[in-house]
Amino acid sequence: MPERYPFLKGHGTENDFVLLPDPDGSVHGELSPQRMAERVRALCDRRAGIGGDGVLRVVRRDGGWFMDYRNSDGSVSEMCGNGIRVFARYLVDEGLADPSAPIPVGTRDGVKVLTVDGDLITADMGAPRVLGESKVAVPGHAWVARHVDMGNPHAVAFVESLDDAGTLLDAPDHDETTYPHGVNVEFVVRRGDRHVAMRVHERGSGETRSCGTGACAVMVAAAVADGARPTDADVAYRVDVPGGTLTVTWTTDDRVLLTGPAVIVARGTTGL
Ligand SMILES: N[C@@H](CCC[C@H](N)C(=O)O)C(=O)O
Repeated sequence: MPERYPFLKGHGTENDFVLLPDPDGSVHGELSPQRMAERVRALCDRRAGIGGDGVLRVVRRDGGWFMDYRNSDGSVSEMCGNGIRVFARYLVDEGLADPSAPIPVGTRDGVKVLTVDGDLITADMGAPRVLGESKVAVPGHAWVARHVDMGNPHAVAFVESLDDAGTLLDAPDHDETTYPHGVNVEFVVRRGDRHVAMRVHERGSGETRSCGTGACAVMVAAAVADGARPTDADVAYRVDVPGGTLTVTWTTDDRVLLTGPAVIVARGTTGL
């Protein structure tokens, strides 16, 4: 009988994750990086596994919580905006965090603070870095894209129609000098005043139904393009994704707040 260990499944606007409680590192912590990547791929497999865009290993570190995030191909990323909101939902549901107080969670991009308001969870993603422009392309279309760093790398392209991005079965072409470690590519259309819609091809996961850091990058790129950087007051945009709606607020003290629903939908044990 293979060793079995606990898992949960959750999502934020249909960006879905397998959660692996491993507070003291005794369940997965001893695995080699290669073996852990294999395990992540097996768990995220939508036919033979549980299915997910990524894995959130829930670890205790330095007296607090740490989100050990991996994409569905087993690669690590610095940050996951929807994932950390689902992570906070898990902590609250399990009685491991007080929903009436700010919840700090460590990530490879430093500590992020989450707040809970009923069904909605907000992640303080910190300061965005608005960088230069480069080209992204899919078969038949190419665009200039804005480089926004949200702890992880994003290329944001404003397009005429979200259909122009095509099937997104393969990663869009991008400038490998600008993005030596790969990139998350967002395709954006305007829907109204401070209202946009996007699709995303995520590094390490393919097209997903939502991307929290991607929504933040899109909002920041749109606000810059609109001449709406926050000066006297915070600026909020609605960002529609295929899996729902997120609200992104850029504050006058240069923090980006990502707000949306996050739910746990299943739990069990697995030997994958
Ligand atoms: N879905 C995530 C982003 C996950 C990481 C990304 N694929 C990367 O490799 O940087 C989000 O909600 O932010």
